[in-house]
Amino acid sequence: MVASPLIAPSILSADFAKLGEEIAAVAHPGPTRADWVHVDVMDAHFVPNLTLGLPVVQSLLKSTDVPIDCHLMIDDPDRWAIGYAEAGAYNVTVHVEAAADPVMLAKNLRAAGAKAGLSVKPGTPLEPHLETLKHYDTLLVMSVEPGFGGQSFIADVLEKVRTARRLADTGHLKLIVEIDGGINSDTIEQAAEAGVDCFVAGSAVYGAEDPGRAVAALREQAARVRVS
Ligand SMILES: O=C(CO)[C@@H](O)[C@H](O)COP(=O)(O)O
Ligand SMILES: [Fe+2]
Repeated sequence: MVASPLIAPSILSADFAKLGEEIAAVAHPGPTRADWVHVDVMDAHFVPNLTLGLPVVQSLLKSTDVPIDCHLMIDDPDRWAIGYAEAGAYNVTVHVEAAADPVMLAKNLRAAGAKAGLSVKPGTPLEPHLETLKHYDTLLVMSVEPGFGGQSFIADVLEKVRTARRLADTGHLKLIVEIDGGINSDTIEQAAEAGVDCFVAGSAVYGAEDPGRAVAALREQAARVRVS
């Protein structure tokens, strides 16, 4: 388990016309600084929405020193994910439902210098993928159906978080457990109790008047639960 909870604002809820400024708002040193910035790449095939791709991520990487966490909701990640790792993304997450050879993909991502992340949709069980997960650095448990921000948290997925946490704590897996979808001040405590390390929050951060303060408040709330 990471020492302090990680908060990763999702720019899906930011103003796309000023992404640089939106990221800068959570990049000042101190408690209001995001640990990672979460970038949702959607291709209108794997999910019914279209966002941005590698050229935008390359520009964002030049504009900030906050580690970029790329969540690829795309078909054929075996072909496309490596470009994000080569560009300098800190963590590149692919969906197990879309990857043809997730073990090879993890090896390629790591060889290109990124952490390798594997994501499961809410309805995808973890058990068939436990061996695959040994090759990954992060597990992204989706707590909404991928595609859109601002949806309600699906608490049933916390069972997968508990399983991953147990396996990580007993040394069977070495994973950062990340959760994505519907995380806000009403839901972050149950996710923290279940053992999440990294919390993605889109609308709860970029829908707030002060995104930096929202980051600090969420981190504090998660930390309180983890120590008590
Ligand atoms: O990957 C996704 C959605 O597919 C997420 O990263 C969302 O962007 C999270 O937004 P909120 O649920 O926190 O508003
Ligand atoms: Fe995401």
